[in-house]
Amino acid sequence: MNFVVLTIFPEMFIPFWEHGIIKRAVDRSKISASTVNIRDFAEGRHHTTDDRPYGGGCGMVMKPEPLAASIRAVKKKQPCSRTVLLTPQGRVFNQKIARTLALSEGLIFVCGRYEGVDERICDSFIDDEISIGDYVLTGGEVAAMVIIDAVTRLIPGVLGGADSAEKDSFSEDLLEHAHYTRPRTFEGTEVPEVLLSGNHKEIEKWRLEMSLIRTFLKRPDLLKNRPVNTQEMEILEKWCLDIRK
Ligand SMILES: NC(=O)c1ccc(NCc2ccccc2N2CCOCC2)nc1
Repeated sequence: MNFVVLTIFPEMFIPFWEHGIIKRAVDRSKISASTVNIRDFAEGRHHTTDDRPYGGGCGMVMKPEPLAASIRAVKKKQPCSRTVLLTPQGRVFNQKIARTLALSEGLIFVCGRYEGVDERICDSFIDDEISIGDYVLTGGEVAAMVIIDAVTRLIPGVLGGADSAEKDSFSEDLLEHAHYTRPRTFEGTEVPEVLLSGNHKEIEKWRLEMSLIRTFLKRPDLLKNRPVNTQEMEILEKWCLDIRK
């Protein structure tokens, strides 16, 4: 998977590539990650990347030529990569979209600044418009980092145990069960007995139960469009009885 980020602030990504799972994925060539400075493709003495909006109004708009030239330059080297524009107007990112993006040959992220990018770029150079949520950021860079982070961990071989990504709560559309580690008693509070039992069947059952109930209580919307199997239904009924009693 090749990640290329088009931005006027490439230095924002230097620390981003240098830590944790992303650094390990780069070091082990599971991903390649680089930035391209849009400013390098801007003409003129000042390499201007923005200009005043037609129709007037406050703020500036990203000029189409530097964006077009930088996207073309990357597409020439990676013709199979998808171009993604991070924008508040995009489809809202989630684990399902992360899984789809992880199947791509490569991803080219276009990070807008100022008031946004010239519409002619969106029409002719962008494959996917993605938003990381319904809020406004000063630029697309942080949104690109969120997507790169979520996609990288789904690439085979990136996470430790093969099943760690598959076992993700969101891979079953459930919230994660509670996690515990040593000490066994922390400030007077014990770890649930079942987790100390070594009975893996019981522990798996407890974890599914916790994920289900936690999802039911915190994010019932996730259960709305998710088929619940008989075992899960029994768990929900059992708990609902307890809750109602
Ligand atoms: N939710 C998100 O994924 C998200 C992504 C980007 C982003 N900003 C960069 C941007 C990119 C494209 C168009 C407009 C803008 N904006 C520039 C600043 O002004 C508002 C519009 N904000 C939020």
